Amino acid sequence: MGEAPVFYVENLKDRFSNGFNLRFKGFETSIDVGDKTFVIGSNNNDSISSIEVQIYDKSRRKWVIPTVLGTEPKRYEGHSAILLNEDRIMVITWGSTPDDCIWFLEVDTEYVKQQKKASGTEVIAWSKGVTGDAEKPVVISGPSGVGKGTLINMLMKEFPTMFGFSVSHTTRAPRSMEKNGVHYHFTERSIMEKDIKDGKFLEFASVHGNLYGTSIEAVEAVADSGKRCILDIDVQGAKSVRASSLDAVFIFISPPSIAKLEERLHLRGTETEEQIQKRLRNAKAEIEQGKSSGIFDHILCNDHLEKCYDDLKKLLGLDGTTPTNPKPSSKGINLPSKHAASKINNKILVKSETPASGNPSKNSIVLDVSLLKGGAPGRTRGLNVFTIDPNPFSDCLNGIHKLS
Ligand SMILES: Nc1nc2c(ncn2[C@@H]2O[C@H](COP(=O)(O)OP(=O)(O)O)[C@@H](O)[C@H]2O)c(=O)[nH]1
Ligand SMILES: Nc1ncnc2c1ncn2[C@@H]1O[C@H](COP(=O)(O)OP(=O)(O)O)[C@@H](O)[C@H]1O
Repeated sequence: MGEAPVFYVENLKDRFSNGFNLRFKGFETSIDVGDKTFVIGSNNNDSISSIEVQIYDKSRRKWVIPTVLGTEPKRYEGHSAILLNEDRIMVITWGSTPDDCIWFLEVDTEYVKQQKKASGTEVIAWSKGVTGDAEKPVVISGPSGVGKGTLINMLMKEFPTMFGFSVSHTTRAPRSMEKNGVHYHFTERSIMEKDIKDGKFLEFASVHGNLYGTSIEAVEAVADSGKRCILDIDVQGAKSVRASSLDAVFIFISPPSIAKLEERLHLRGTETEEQIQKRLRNAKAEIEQGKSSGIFDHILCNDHLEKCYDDLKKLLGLDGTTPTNPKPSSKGINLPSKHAASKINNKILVKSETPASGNPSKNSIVLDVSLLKGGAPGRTRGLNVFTIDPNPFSDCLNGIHKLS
């Protein structure tokens, strides 16, 4: 059954001028969620400025400036806003490029609840909305020297168009053959710690005395390119990803024995004896956790490399597969620059305020939000886009065309 449109674009200057101290000087909208009013707007008079959010807490009769996580809209001329699921606001920015116009402001999702609890402050989180889906990332974990890198290299070599590697950040020094931006983003601890604080990392952990972390952008960039993302991270990192909104396949690679692991680390020759001993001490705890924590969907023993690689391919559904081209990455959405939007069930109707002659696709667009996936701190995927045929005599069912 349809619902009456609940969306309206409104300028709140009049509504809030009485007693409330709004910082915004430009365009604003407001949305009520529970006992809070989220006011989204710009804070200066330029035609293009940054987006800001203030919260009016009705129960405490107080304005709050929240901690903002995630990547927020860059260009900002104005927007439409619609509440979805009582936990996130869909924000459609005006005059943006087709790949940059749909955003989600999470105000009470699981991720935001966790962040509020951890920080003790009011938190909101932005996430960019994109069409299409991404294949489940593959998290590969296991003790140092077990062969994770070797197996991942084999997979990327055989299926270069299907897999992409999530390039982690680390504070450890590069090995002689390692390239910055390819094997890792080698960085300084203070810079990495600031980025972690700013919510730019999906997970991070201190491993063998160095800081390692997966930036949200590292994973999303691979998905945007239409490839399946592979993460090589330690067990603590895998645990954090398991608890995040990222739906992934978790694989633990275990060594046939600690003695074989030690032999491999010695043969690789990239660490000092002291570093090798530290890695071996950590390996025992990692193997125990890997096998018993319930984090991992699959455990593979890397005794014979070829056999382990075949098993890996099997569980990824790749045995007998010939490499295919990357699935087309997300398509942009061609929206009218100024519009009004309304929500009916899981569909958002975006209607141009000034009908564009000669370009009917710019007049009315339907955004289907019934299959949304992911969200902050990454992208919100799964948006479906349809155009409405302006010709009422069209023989197309309901006049709705799916954009393919
Ligand atoms: N949590 C986490 N662990 C990572 C990340 N990148 C690498 N690691 C892990 O850090 C550990 C050390 O990696 P590295 O210094 O490359 O040494 P190696 O495992 O001996 O090759 C390994 O267990 C990796 O899986 C990351 O982004 N996050
Ligand atoms: N099944 C295996 N048998 C023997 N050596 C292996 C096997 N798998 C990997 N290796 C070797 O062990 C060393 C460590 O492997 P690597 O992929 O660097 O481990 P990780 O990335 O888990 O630290 C490398 O020199 C690699 O060639």
